[in-house]
Amino acid sequence: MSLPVDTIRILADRHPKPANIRFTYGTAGFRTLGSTLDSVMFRVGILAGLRSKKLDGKTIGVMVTASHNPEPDNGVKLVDPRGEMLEAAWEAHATNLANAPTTDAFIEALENLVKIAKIDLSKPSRIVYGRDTRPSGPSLVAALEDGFQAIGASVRNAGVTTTPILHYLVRSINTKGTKDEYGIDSEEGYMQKLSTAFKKLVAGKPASPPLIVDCANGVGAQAVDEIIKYLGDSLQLIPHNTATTTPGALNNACGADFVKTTQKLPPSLAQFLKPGQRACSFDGDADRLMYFYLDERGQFRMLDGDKIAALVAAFIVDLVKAAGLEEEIKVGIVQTAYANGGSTKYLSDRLPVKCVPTGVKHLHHAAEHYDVGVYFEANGHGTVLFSPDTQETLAAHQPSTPAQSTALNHLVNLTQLINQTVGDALSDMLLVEVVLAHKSYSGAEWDSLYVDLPNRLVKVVVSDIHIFKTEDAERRLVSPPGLQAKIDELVRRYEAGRAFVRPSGTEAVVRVYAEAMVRAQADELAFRVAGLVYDETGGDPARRPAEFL
Ligand SMILES: CC(=O)N[C@H]1[C@@H](OP(=O)(O)O)O[C@H](CO)[C@@H](O)[C@@H]1O
Ligand SMILES: [Mg+2]
Repeated sequence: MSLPVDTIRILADRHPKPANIRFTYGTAGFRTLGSTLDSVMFRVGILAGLRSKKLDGKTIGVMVTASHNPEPDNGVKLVDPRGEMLEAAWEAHATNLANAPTTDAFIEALENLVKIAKIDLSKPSRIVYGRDTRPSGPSLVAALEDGFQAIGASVRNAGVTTTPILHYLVRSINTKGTKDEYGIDSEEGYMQKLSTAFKKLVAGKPASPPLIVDCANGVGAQAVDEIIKYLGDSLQLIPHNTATTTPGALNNACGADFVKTTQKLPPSLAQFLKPGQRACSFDGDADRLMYFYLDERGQFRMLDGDKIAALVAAFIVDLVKAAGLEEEIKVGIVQTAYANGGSTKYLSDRLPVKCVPTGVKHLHHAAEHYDVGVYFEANGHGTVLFSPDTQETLAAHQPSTPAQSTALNHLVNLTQLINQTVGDALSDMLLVEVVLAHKSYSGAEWDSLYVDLPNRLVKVVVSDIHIFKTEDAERRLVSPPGLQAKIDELVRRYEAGRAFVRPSGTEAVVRVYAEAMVRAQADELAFRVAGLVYDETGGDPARRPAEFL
């Protein structure tokens, strides 16, 4: 069987590639200005069909979103059959197809892909797709659908939904009717699964005070509205920033990325948040979660992905012990270089901790090597993975006391509460609430597990980010030559100083991260390193940012 070239040609001509734009399938899929993505969407539609054929007709997911980016941006990501990110080798195929300059070149690239990836075109192709609330979504989805039609895929439209729900659907569809059935393959199935597990986990605990949820004016608002109906009085949620149809509102001065990068309270919450009350923020596609509260002096305190990892890991370790499974089940943590040094110290005193390069796929794969792998990026994206062996151990274990039995049940319920396909703000929020309810922790008590080192993230615009090459999980530069030694020399002068430089995988910038014992020193170190990077790579002195030292 060969490609339906005539159909592809007719449809491809309706979605010409804009000249002078190079697209890259990076850490976050394709992501750029929504108005430039029509051809990319069409081509990704065909690619998804081919990916499904390659995997014997298993269902592939396609999510149209640009997450926490500004509203005019959009993007698209593929989801592999177990609900995980697209296999790395196919990222290059995606980039290739997206950049073919003409319809002819595109068809040639497709034929080439079929050949090198040995795709059997007679296999069926199945796809489930969804989008976030961005205004450019409907027309981009229409282009995607043209791609599905061109390759003759069987499709299911999941409509406007969160990224983690789409991942849940992919895994549920592909495991339907097997012993590993992940869940009922619908949004109701997802809500039911999470809320049932949550209610069992908090049964008998005193009700927590209401939780403010900043929905970033994105699709998370819809999911929060929905879960409220299922939670009953087990948890009271107060949604804010739910204006999903107000132009320009998405991620604007709200949401998890705003909170993390500005280390500030979203201004829209200022009149609602009382000192001591906890609140959380989702990002634009609801796969990141940040918690925060105001201390008794009204100071903003942030509880980021590192704090979530510490809270959750300690809880799971306690349960494993209490269930009498300490020998069988080992818990481990995965972080990136952006994890706060305070958290790394706290965690590595207690558990195995692995550091991997930025990007969820790296964290996810490393977490799979533990019996229970807890991974969170500092920005709030993360989850917990229970290995297949661990899930069997939990199912087979015979508790010898009522206390062991209770702990075992909690662990089993956690495997249901946690979305193990990908970071999920809604599921992670319920997880945090379970731990807080069990420990009777306020935000302040949770916060006091360890103290964050002051830190600063700075972007440096350089003429060519490709000259920056790293090693040791991005913590050291190997290129440009000599630069790392100069960074080391600076870092040595600061108490508890740490700094690293890496090229961004999602923006045309180099990122500098620095931390130190006190705020002013962390800022100074960051701006010194930024200045060094700028000068050493030929930055124009006339345009040197004033804050660089
Ligand atoms: C410092 C930072 O927050 N980096 C983010 C950002 O990657 P960069 O490669 O740093 O641009 O976007 C990634 C995808 O969303 C996310 O995984 C990562 O944590
Ligand atoms: Mg996101």
